[in-house]
Formats: sequence, structure tokens, C-alpha cells
Amino acid sequence: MINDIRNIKTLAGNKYKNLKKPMFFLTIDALFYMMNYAMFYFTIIDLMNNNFMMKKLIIYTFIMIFAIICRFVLNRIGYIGIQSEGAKIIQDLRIRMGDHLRNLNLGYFNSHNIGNIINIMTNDLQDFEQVITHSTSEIIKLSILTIYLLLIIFAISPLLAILQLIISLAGLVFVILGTKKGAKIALKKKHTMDNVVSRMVEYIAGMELFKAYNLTGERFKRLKDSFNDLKRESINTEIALAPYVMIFQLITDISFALLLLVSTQLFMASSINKVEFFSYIIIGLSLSNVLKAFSTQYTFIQYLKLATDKLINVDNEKEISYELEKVTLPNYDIKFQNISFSYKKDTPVLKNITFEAKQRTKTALVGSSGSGKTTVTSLIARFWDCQSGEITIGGINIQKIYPEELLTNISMIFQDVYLVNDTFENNIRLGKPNATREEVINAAKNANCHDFIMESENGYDTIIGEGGSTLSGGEKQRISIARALLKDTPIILVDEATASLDADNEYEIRKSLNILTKNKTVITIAHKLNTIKDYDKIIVMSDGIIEEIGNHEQLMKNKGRYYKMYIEMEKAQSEFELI
Ligand SMILES: Nc1ncnc2c1ncn2[C@@H]1O[C@H](COP(=O)(O)OP(=O)(O)OP(=O)(O)O)[C@@H](O)[C@H]1O
Repeated sequence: MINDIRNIKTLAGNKYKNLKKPMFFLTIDALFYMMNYAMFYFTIIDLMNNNFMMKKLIIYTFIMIFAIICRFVLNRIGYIGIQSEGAKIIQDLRIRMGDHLRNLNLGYFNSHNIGNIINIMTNDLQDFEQVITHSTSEIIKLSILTIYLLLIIFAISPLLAILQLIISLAGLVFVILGTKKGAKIALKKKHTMDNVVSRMVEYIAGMELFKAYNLTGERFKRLKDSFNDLKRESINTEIALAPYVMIFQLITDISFALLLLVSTQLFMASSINKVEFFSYIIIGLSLSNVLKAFSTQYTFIQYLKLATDKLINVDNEKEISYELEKVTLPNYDIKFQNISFSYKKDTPVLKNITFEAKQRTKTALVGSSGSGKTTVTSLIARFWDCQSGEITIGGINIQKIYPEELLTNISMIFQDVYLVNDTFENNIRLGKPNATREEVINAAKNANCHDFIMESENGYDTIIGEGGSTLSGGEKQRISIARALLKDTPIILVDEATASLDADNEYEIRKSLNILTKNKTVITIAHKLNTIKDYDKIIVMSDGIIEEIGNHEQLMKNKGRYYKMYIEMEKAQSEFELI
């Protein structure tokens, strides 16, 4: 319990303190709630003692009305306060979580499925909001009512109060044990929910592919199966939790009946008087209802606790470390010194790699599929950190540099271009948020996308569909080159996408890439060897190691793997031309 409160405080951050004021109002509201019982109690006393006077009744009624008005005001202030402070806390938490996710190593996303992450950022955050804005105030109210009603019963008869306490605590232990078991089942439901979201994302994002391969039915079956799993787990959770709550409520009702018997005995033995006897009936009945509400809240809180635990787990994930938030790199030489890296333990992808790419030179990475070329570029951008060795830029170990600062020096032209659902202008401007329209148009002209942008309905103000769905692969590539031109960084990482493009598009892209990479430190993953003949360095990779290194002439003389690849490429090309 203490741990849970600590977790809530950690997630809520500094603004947690702001909840104290509305909670105070809600506490006073709960105390005013007691006024009804007090007035009722006095009325009974007067009735029983034949002391009833209209004047007194009017006073009691006015006190009750006053208490109700006070409660209304206090409740409004407390409720609105807790809602607005709660909303601020959740907004901060959402932003913090978003920032935190951004600063995590990509390994986190590799080991957690997309559904799990989406659920944490949506459903679990919403559940946490529920804890802050609703459950907390309800628990305060119910706790105060329980203590208050028990104290009145104690004043009537300590024996009745002690018996009530023992039975309630025994019942509560039962509920606690039950909900512990239920929590495990509820956690299973949450995992199933993660799976449903993952399947939905897969179904929607892969729709084009599934249609092309006529797999929509099969993929929908996967989605439908996950819906069925969710239905089963939802029923299981209810079945697991409901009996414990129902039994507790049964115990509470039976305990009231038994204590009614005890109180009658006490009354017969003159241990309590008439007034106390009737008061107990009313107070005991009220306590029974409050305890029932408590048990429902308790199970609810336990379920929400799962969301809090999930959020805390993400919050505790270690962020990428760094020492330098700002850095001026003395030069842009990129050096890999004895780099070893694996995505998964015991499956090395890069094995003791050493090479240097001097500033303002062009280096190409070639080799078979899966040899580790993309991994090399991902390590330069610090998407991942290597497990041993040192990568330096300008002599500074990149693991010391804040990743976002490092990326201000790097542009990436990759095969998968992501465009946001915004105008052409704003998509290009992502490269330099404060760029003028003129700069955007200049970059677009150099990236050979100005013409097709101008041909579209609203020119630069035309909205591109989400993910760039309205554009061809080549057009998306050129927009990403325009972005990079605008960003104008000293280091450019390119994964050549020209293999899948038609000759016109390829020509346009090559032209704009030449402008982009002029006088820069360039590392290109090359798929067509005839495009890298003029490169300063060609690194031939094979199964995570560097097999050969040199320029085109040197490697051709070596007659090693590069030579074979080149000859094969030429042969394939001449065969293709013959066809
Ligand atoms: N995110 C990842 N998680 C786990 N393994 C990965 C991940 N990315 C790549 N790998 C694995 O690492 C190895 C090297 O992959 P990498 O993408 O670097 O090769 P590549 O030479 O660029 O291949 P290609 O030319 O096909 O793009 C492969 O075995 C691949 O399966």
C-alpha cells in the first residue's frame, strides 16, 4: 500500500502537492455528511425521551439544510479542484512519458510490442487519471465515514463496535486475498488487450499488403481471434473478482443481522437503552452500506493499480546516458574502433569492426543482406549503443553526446520515408522549423520536387495524406532529400533506395543526392556498385565483419569479394540489356 502511494506520487510529480487543497475540501465535505446522522440521532433521542418539540425539529432541519448547502459548496470546490489538478497532472505525465520514451534506447521498443506501448500511453494513463480524479476522493470519503460510524457505535456499545470491527477486518482480509488473485487474472486481460491493439495496428497498417496478397481474410481471423481472447479474459476477470466482493458484501449483511441480535440482547439486559438501540440500527445499517461501497472501490483500485505498475515500469526504464548536452564537434571524422554489437544477447551482429570515414569524404557500405550495413548507420545516429568499442565523431565518443544534439549534425535519407499528415511546406520544414518559405522552395527545387509540388492542387499548401499515402516512393524520397537540404548537416547517412525506382525517378534522386552530399561526410549503404566507383572508401561487409576495405580500383585489384560482386553485377546488367 505504501509502495502504491509512493508510485502514485512519483508518477504525479511535483504537482501532487496541488491535490492537497481539493482533498482537504473533500474531507470537510465528508465530515459535514455526518451532520445528517447527528440530527437524526438527536431527533430519535427527543422522540424516545418524549422530549420532542416542533421548535427543535425546525432547528435540526435548518442545521441539516445548512450542512447540505455547505456540502454542495465544499464538494463543488473539492471536486472541480481535484478534476482540474488531476487533468494537469495527467497532461504533465503524458508529456513526460512521451519525452521519456523518446530518450529510451531503441532496444526497449524491440522488446515491447506496439500494442503494449500504445496501451500504456492511452488506456493505462487514463486508468491512472481515474485513480487521481475519482478513486482518491471516494476513498477519502468512505474512510472518514467508516471511522465516524464506528466511533458512534463504540460510543453506543464498545462490544458492538469491537465485534463489528473484527467481522469487517476478517471480511476485508478475504477481499484482499481475492483481489490479489484477481489482479493476476486482470493482468492477463491487460496483456490480451495489448495483443488486440497490436493486431489492429498490424491489420490497418498492412491493409495494402494483405489486399495485394489476398490475405485480408486470414489477417482478419488473427484480429478476430484476439477479440475472442479479450472477451474470454474479460469474463474470466469478472468471474474471478466478483465472488470475493459478493462474499464480503454477504458477510457485511450477515454481520449486521448478527449484531442486531447482539444489540437486542444488550437492550434486553439493559446494557444499552432504547435510544442507543434504535440509533445502532440506523448507524449499523449505514456502516454496512459504506463497507460494501468500500469493497467495490478496493477491487477497482486494485485493478487500476495494475495500470500504475505498468506506468512505473516504463518510468523506471533507463534513459540513454550522456555527458554533453551541447557540443561543438572539432571535425566530422567518424571512427569505429573495435565495435561489437548485438540486438539480442548472444547473437552478435557486428564483430570487432574498425574503420574511419574522414570528414568530407564518401564511404560506401556494401555486402550481402543481413551483413550489418544498416546497423552501422544506426549506431552512428545512436539509435542503439554498442556493447564494446568506441564510436567517435571529431574525436568525441558519441556515447557522451545527448542523442538529439548528436542528430543536429546528421541527416538520414532512408528507404522508408515517413511524411506527416500536413502540407508539403511543413513536411519539408521539419528539416529546419524556422526556415522561411523561400528557403523551403529553394530546397524543394534542389531536391527536384518543386515541379510536382506546383502541379498539385494547392501547391506547397497541399496536404499530404498520412504517411505520404498520396505520393509515389520516388516523390517521398525527394521530399526527404529536400528536408535534409534544409537541415544542412555536415554528416549524411544514406540508404540507397534507387533499386525499387524507375529510371526517371532514379536520375532525379541521384541529381539531388549529389547536391545534398557535396562537401559532406557521407556514409552510403549502396546496392548498385556502379554508383560508388568514385567513392573514397568502400567497406565490404560480410556476416558482421569487414571483409575488405579500399577504393574501387584497389578492391578490383584485390580480386576479392568486391571484385566478384562487381563482375556479377556487370554480367547481370549485360544479360538484362540483351533481353
Ligand atoms: N531491430 C532489430 N532487432 C533484432 N535484430 C535485428 C534488428 N535489426 C536488424 N537485426 C538483425 O541484425 C542483422 C544485421 O541487420 P542489418 O539490417 O544491419 O543488415 P543489412 O546488411 O543492412 O541488411 P539489408 O541489406 O538486408 O538491409 C540481421 O541478422 C538482422 O536480422
